[in-house]
Order: sequence, then structure tokens, then C-alpha cells
Amino acid sequence: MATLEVTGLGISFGGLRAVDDLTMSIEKGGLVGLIGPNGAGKTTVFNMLTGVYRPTDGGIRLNGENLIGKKPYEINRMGVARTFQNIRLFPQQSVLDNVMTGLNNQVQYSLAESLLHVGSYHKKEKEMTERSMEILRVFGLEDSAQTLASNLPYGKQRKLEIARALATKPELLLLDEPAAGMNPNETGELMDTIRLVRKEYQVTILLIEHDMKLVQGICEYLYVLNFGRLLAEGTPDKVLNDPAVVKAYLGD
Ligand SMILES: Nc1ncnc2c1ncn2[C@@H]1O[C@H](COP(=O)(O)OP(=O)(O)OP(=O)(O)O)[C@@H](O)[C@H]1O
Repeated sequence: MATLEVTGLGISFGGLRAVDDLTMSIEKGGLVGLIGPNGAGKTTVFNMLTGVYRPTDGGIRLNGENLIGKKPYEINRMGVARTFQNIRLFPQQSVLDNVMTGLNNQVQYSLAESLLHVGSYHKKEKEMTERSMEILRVFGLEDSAQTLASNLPYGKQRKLEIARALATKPELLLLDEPAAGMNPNETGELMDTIRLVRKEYQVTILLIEHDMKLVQGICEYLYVLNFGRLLAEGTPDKVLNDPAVVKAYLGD
């Protein structure tokens, strides 16, 4: 069974058909790109996958379970985490606390546990700190654990966003333009990090990206959207040499 199965997905905003009849399937552990020109509907797809928008048509299944109609926090608990096009960290919190915040969604304390700070509370706190530190190590951020997020260099802030999303132990990780604003060195490092994340956490990754070097370097399969519709799909070599795709990017 595929981890993510999207069938005939569509959404309209008033008269605008932002996404139309999109079908995609991603196997467990896949690293797949969703690309297309500005305004093609890519972020709208992420917003439907995460319950921010309710699709007008079609189906979304995670490991066979229906996601349509579920709230964003429910979808997150079911195993879908995302990052955003613009950095959305808590700038005045430490790097470690930013990752712990991601985990808080998963760990449930009873009222008594949190008020009384009983043993089980401390045990859960300790486990959360350990898991967060382990994630920071994978991202090479462990030495910055106590640094304020806003004091990290830009490339590390973007990495921290991915670290925080990963803290919720997702099965499916959605990355919205992870390399946006990065210089080539930072992008190269990010590519290594994404490869490592997949290997260490066996997570399935769908990413939106305009940087074709990154897309070609790490994605095994691509879906190309244009005006909300699927224009092409296949391996990066095939898709990026497809004249229809080149034309969509360059315009007429
Ligand atoms: N809430 C909304 N209400 C109305 N229109 C919307 C809404 N959300 C998205 N759209 C429209 O849907 C279309 C697709 O937008 P979307 O942001 O998904 O594109 P994109 O492919 O992610 O673009 P980019 O690469 O520039 O981020 C655009 O025309 C956008 O204006």
C-alpha cells in the first residue's frame, strides 16, 4: 500500500480552479518532488494534504486512511508534518525549545501530571529532551541547542524548521521550498541533510522546490503542476527534458 494516495484531487476558490484532477501516489520511503511555475497550485496541494483547505473533489489517503474532513492537528497526529515557504519558528525561543514544541503536540499529559510534576511528567519531559537532542545531532545543530532561534544563520534556521517538523515522528514530511533563499553551499548541505533524514527516520518526503539542482540531485520522481493540472510525471531526467515542462517554465 502506498504511504500517500491522492486521487482526482481538486479545489476551487470562487471561479478559480486552483487544483484540478490531481492523482499522485508515493510509496513508503519515497523522496518525491512537486514542481511547477509560480501559482501552479503546489502550496494549495500541501494545504489540502494537511487539512488547511478542504478539497472540493477527490480523495487523500495516508496508509489507506482517509484524511479528507480531518482537522490539521488530527492529520498531524496521524503522521503528516510540514514546513512552510516562509520561516515560521519561534524566534525568541531556544533551538531546543523550538524542536520540543513540535513534540508537545504528540505527548499528552494528564492535568494531574502537569500540575503536580509527578514522576511520569519528568520521564516524558526527559524523553522529549533526549529525542529533540538526537534530532538536533542529525541536523548538526546540537551545539546551538541553547541559542535563540533568531540568532541562527538563515540556512540553519531552515534546517531547524525541518528538525521541528520531524520531531512529531511523521510518516510523511512535506517540505515547502526548503532551499528558498539559500546560497549554493547551504543548498548542498540541505541536500545531504534531507538524504540523511530519510535514511535515519525512514520518512516519506514530498517537497516543493524551484531549485532544479536540488530537485534533480535528490528526488527520485517528480510531479509537475501547471495551472493546477498535472502536466507531467516521472523521473527527474525524463520530466526536466520534457518540452512541455520546459515551455511551462519558460512561458511562450
Ligand atoms: N485561499 C485562497 N483563496 C483564493 N485563491 C487562492 C487561495 N489559495 C491559493 N489561491 C490561488 O491558487 C493558485 C495557486 O496558488 P499556490 O500558492 O498554490 O501556487 P504555488 O504553485 O504554490 O505558487 P508559488 O510557487 O509561487 O508558491 C493561485 O492563483 C492563488 O492565488
